[in-house]
Amino acid sequence: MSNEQKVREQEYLDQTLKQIDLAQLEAQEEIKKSKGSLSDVAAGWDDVRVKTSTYSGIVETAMSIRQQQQAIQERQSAKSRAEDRYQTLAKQKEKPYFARIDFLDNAEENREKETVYIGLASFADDDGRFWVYDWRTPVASIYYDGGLGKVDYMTPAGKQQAEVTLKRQFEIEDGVIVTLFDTEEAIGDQMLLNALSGESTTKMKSIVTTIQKEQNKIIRNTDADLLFVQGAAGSGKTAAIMQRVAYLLYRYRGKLNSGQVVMFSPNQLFNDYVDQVLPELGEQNLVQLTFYQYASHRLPHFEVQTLEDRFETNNQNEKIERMLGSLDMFRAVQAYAKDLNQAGLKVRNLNFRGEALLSKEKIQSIYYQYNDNYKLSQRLEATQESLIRSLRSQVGVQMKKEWVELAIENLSKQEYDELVGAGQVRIGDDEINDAGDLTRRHQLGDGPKERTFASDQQERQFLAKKIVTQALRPLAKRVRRAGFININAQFVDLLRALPKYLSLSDFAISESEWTAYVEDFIQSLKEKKLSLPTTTIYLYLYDLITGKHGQREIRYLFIDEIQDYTPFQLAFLKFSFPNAKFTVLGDLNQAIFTQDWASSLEDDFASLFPSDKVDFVELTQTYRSTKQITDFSKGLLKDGKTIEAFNRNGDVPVMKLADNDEAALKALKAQLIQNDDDNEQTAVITRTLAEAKALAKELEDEKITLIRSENQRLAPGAVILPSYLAKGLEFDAVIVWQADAKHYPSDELRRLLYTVTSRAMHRLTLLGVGAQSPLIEQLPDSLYRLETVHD
Ligand SMILES: Nc1ncnc2c1ncn2[C@@H]1O[C@H](COP(=O)(O)OP(=O)(O)OP(=O)(O)O)[C@@H](O)[C@H]1O
Repeated sequence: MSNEQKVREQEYLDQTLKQIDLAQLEAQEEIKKSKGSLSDVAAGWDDVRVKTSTYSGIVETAMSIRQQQQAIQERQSAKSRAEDRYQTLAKQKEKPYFARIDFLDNAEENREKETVYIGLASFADDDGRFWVYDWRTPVASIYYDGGLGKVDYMTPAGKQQAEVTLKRQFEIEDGVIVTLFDTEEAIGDQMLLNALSGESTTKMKSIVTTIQKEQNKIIRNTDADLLFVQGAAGSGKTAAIMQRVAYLLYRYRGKLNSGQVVMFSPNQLFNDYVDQVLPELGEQNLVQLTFYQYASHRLPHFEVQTLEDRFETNNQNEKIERMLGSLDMFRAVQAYAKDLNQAGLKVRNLNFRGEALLSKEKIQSIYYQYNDNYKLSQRLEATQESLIRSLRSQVGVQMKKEWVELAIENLSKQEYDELVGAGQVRIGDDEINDAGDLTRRHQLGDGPKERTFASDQQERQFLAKKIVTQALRPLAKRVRRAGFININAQFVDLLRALPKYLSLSDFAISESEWTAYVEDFIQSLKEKKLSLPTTTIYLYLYDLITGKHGQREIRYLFIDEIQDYTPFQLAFLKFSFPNAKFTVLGDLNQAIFTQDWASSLEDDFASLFPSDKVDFVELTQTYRSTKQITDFSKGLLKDGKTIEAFNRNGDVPVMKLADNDEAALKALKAQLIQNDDDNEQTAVITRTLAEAKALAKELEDEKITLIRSENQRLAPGAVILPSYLAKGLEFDAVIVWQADAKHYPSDELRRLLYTVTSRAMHRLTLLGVGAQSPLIEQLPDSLYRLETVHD
């Protein structure tokens, strides 16, 4: 590139920065102005006259309070808009843009050349000249999508064509262009190489400057109801969907906010890891949770199986787990619930003072008195209304009972006052802020009201009614919450009846195996324990009976690491978020919970959506690891051929095999020191938590943090963690602990080993004792270096 061109680019940058400075001054003025007018409006409180002696006075007061509140709100949002703008501009000043494209727009008659600079956000001056375009604008897609020459890009008005004549990339620091180069590729390899060679941090970064063509497809897809992304470990699935969230928030700004976007992630550590990406892109964070959190939050009285338990007790009952997690099971629950329309609802007595005020039979007969075309939810609603009416009619009956008489006689002075006095209504301590308060205050006056009774009889009646109503209140609450439904018994009934609704033999399960399972299950239900598959069934059954509508306000749902979900869970999520478009990401090769049957997941889930609304993208290029680490990891897989390593070189992985535990530990310590000297942040990954704990004990004297639970934070420096917590994360260097025949003996650990080795970005070391794991032994010698370690 000629010097003259460089000078011209610096000039453009200088001018852009000057314009940003001007805009920042304006924003500052705006903030000052709105602060001023905010205090003017605040002074307006003095003009609000509180009139409470007449009804119209109260209304008038309420109106002027409301107007005053609105005026304040308007000023406040003007202020925060200006403040937001100021912040955005400050950020833009650091790096106003990272790329430039020149193109001829084919739609234009005269085909004048256009030049567009692309940055994290758009920037236009007062005259409406765009100095920088947001990376999410349609035109910016050209930058990500192809090389020079003709490219198509989508605009809200449809497909457009352009002819790209220049693609230029910049690195800008402190207002100076540090590097700039022209490229013919989509995104130059050099830029990507720079991005990938950096050190890992405890927080994921945005990839906005180097989004790849395939990833761009994921980010900008707006057609699909289900976007299924299958991609190798480290292929940027997570990075791409974080960008996708930012894209959607921009594309649908004004209609979509981050509260309407939910992401199900593999564990809390991962949430912590990705929580900076959206703020870095200038967006608010989305709602992130794990399936465990979602399920256990709805069942506070149960001990829902944790991630650790799920991993460590995996496959104890594989056939049954598989059936419980299947779509057949989902349909069986639906069919069972449908039959409940005719008969079979399990309920409890509604007891009052030790007696069945409304017996099971009575409740059931009410429930089934409605005609056939009632849905379960309508049936329940009608039953609740009827039960509430019955409770009301009980007030008169109970008032005559002896217990009420006794209760009245035993009332203390304080209890009497509480029942008789209307109770003091507290008004906001120093400001009157809502019309309701004012009305109540007007009606009640200040302080407790004295109430007088015409006769003792009247007083007794009054007290009796109050006492009975209060005593019946918990029952009414139970009715409203549908607490009379015996959901536990219902669930057991469903399990017992299951052979009527699905074929056990399809899952190679015998009747007696099933009966034995149900008995075990009843025991754990008594202990208030639920496994993850049963939790989901439980919730679904409950929702079908109570007619819960799901969370309709959620518009986009993202599920990461989908291979660890069962088809049932996915169907349940679809049911629970009926208006959401789904983006799901997975790598079948990393299925560490569901093992082999993960392979049918894609078809199972897709079958729940109209086929023209399902899009599938596969990412085969990996970015995280060096070529040597990727080649090693993919070699571990039986069908890893399609995975393509990015051409970034490093050392081949080393397998260190020791004679005994002590020698292995010594080698581990030496490796930790070496990694530390080389500035490589290290994760020592064990298979199980018990192994991680045991190792941490051995390393007590070292500077290393044990990550034992997903609720911990990722610490900088070296860490030890079990495999299932390492999911989705990455580290400069990984040491796989006990990577030997004893711990990784056979085929079913293939995916686990792949998952842990693929966490490494720059250096991979495997340590073991005794014989080599057959999974590693079968690899060609060129893929790793074997070293023996002696004491
Ligand atoms: N286009 C890109 N530009 C720069 N870095 C990228 C790009 N795509 C991915 N990366 C980087 O590659 C690494 C792996 O990405 P990510 O964690 O999103 O992969 P993944 O497919 O979710 O992996 P896994 O399945 O192993 O969790 C991250 O450090 C990410 O920043």
